[in-house]
Amino acid sequence: MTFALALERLALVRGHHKLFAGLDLSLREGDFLSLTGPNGAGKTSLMRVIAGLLAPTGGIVRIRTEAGDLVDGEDRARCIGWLGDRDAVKPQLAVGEQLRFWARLYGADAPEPEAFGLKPQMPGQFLSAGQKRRLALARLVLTGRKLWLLDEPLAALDVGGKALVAEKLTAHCASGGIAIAATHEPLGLDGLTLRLGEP
Ligand SMILES: Nc1ncnc2c1ncn2[C@@H]1O[C@H](COP(=O)(O)OP(=O)(O)OP(=O)(O)O)[C@@H](O)[C@H]1O
Repeated sequence: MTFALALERLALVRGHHKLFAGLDLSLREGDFLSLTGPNGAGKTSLMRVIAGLLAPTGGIVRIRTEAGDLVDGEDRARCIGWLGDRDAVKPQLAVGEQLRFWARLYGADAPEPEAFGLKPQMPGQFLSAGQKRRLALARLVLTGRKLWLLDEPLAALDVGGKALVAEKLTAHCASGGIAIAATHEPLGLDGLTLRLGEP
């Protein structure tokens, strides 16, 4: 058995907007999916549905573990690493402390901040937008979760930061993970593309 994600006849209406309907998609270990489409097309909403944070209007999300179990609820959440549009940086903790905090929470080893272009002693409150993004990426990597959901992962990043995102995504998929990234900017990776908001 391999880790896999399937969307079956998925539909979502938010407010008066019918965002998608009859959406079928199968991803398995190693797959990378770019989620594209104009502002308001439903990219973030779809990722929230996949994460179990938002109930679909119709259809179903199936996540199957390597053991062959279909998971939902907390078990589903434990498969997912989320990099959202908010970086969730603690202002009062230095970069190194934040990574050690998250590493303890996930039962993982804390990565070296320098590997993400960050200084360990730098307080969260003084990080620039791009540095916060780098810290959020480091946190995502340490989770060790199989399914990564990334919302505009390149936002605020410089050339080196963008290359770092590509490198981490490539490594994640090569090690048997699945990644879905909502993006307005190509990530430069081989993979599948799903465009929402088409008439
Ligand atoms: N809580 C909500 N209630 C009703 N409508 C909502 C809610 N949240 C979002 N929407 C609407 O759902 C639509 C899709 O929003 P979503 O954030 O998924 O789009 P997106 O493709 O990620 O956009 P962007 O490219 O701007 O990030 C938008 O029209 C938005 O106004």
